[in-house]
Amino acid sequence: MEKIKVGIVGGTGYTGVELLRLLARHPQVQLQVITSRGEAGLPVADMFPSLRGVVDLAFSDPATIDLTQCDVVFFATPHGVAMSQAPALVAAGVKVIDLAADFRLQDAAEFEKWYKLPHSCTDILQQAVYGLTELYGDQVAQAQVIGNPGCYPTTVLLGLAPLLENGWIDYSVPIIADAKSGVSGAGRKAEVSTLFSEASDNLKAYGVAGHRHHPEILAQLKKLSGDAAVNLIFVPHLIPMIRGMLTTLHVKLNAAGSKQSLQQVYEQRYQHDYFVDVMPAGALPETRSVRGSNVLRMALYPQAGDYVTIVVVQDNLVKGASGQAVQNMNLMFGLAADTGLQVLPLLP
Ligand SMILES: NC(=O)C1=CN([C@@H]2O[C@H](COP(=O)(O)OP(=O)(O)OC[C@H]3O[C@@H](n4cnc5c(N)ncnc54)[C@H](OP(=O)(O)O)[C@@H]3O)[C@@H](O)[C@H]2O)C=CC1
Ligand SMILES: CC(=O)N[C@@H](CCC(=O)OP(=O)(O)O)C(=O)O
Repeated sequence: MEKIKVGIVGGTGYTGVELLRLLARHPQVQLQVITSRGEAGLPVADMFPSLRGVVDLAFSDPATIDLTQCDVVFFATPHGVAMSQAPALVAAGVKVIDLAADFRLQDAAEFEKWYKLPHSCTDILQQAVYGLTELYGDQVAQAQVIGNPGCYPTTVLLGLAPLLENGWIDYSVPIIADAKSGVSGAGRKAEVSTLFSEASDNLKAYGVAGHRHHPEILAQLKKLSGDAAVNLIFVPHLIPMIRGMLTTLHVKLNAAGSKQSLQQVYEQRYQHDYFVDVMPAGALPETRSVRGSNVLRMALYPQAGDYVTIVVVQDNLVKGASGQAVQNMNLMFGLAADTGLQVLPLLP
């Protein structure tokens, strides 16, 4: 097979350099273009010494580079960039994987409400596939445009999918998702809240009154539950570490759900999903057990009153972003999901 020619728009950000780390060693990939508006001409390895001797390209200016020379283009950019370039790429037969939210919410009005941007290519939005491969792998394999899921939604949706698919949740009680992210989740751009002196030795909730991942999660919960009247309380927190995300889910089971051996059901549901690990009963997932890898790990705890608690961990930059994007690319090009993604977690 000829190597896949890959372009990355937004190569200087955290998800961009994470894509480079994964793709530079991918056996079927040839890195073709890596863009930066401010660093055009600079060798990539001069900015990221971790890539010295591995990536020999220089950054290109995204305003002048021709991306149609690529087979697939990843957008590791802020919301709104991919949708401005997707029509030309799609017309040229190039596949597009957007790590931002341009192709995640099928409802363009909902997108505009949360992202304060009108959607500029609703026709492409309708064809785009939500790139959660464990749930939509067959559609991903046929897709030309992927909306790569948000990091928080990935933990919530994979944590709940077996219950949703079987109709075992009592939807009269809200699902509670209490989620914590490391500061790299906010990107490399300068922001006061992610300064060392603000974020270290501190723990805080944010977005409690409304976070843009709420509608993304809710839309998928409705789809997976067959349009049930789902209620969701989602509270994200900023935690003083660089990488990692831990989400604790509390769910009330209905009569059918409360009779199940959920441990067994979860293990069977994910037995063929290389990157989802259901830990044995009583285990405690830790973020450091997934750091740097594309694995999402979870454990279940039955609680009194027909509740179940599910604790999920992932690396926000890998399964929560760039690793998941590469997993999508693999399926889109007929490769095994784990191609180039075998990197093990870094511990301690
Ligand atoms: N960080 C995370 O854990 C996750 C991030 N995401 C999403 O992935 C996307 C990238 O995130 P992240 O890497 O953290 O962000 P960063 O802020 O670290 O990087 C953004 C990148 O986009 C480039 N860029 C900015 N504006 C433009 C533009 N108008 N045209 C072309 N390039 C542009 C910047 O490069 P330059 O200025 O050099 O051109 C930079 O390389 C975001 O949409 C984010 O929401 C999704 C899941 C998790
Ligand atoms: C810690 C932190 O700030 N996390 C980001 C979410 C991560 C992300 O980038 O998500 P999107 O791709 O949907 O923007 C936030 O809450 O805005």
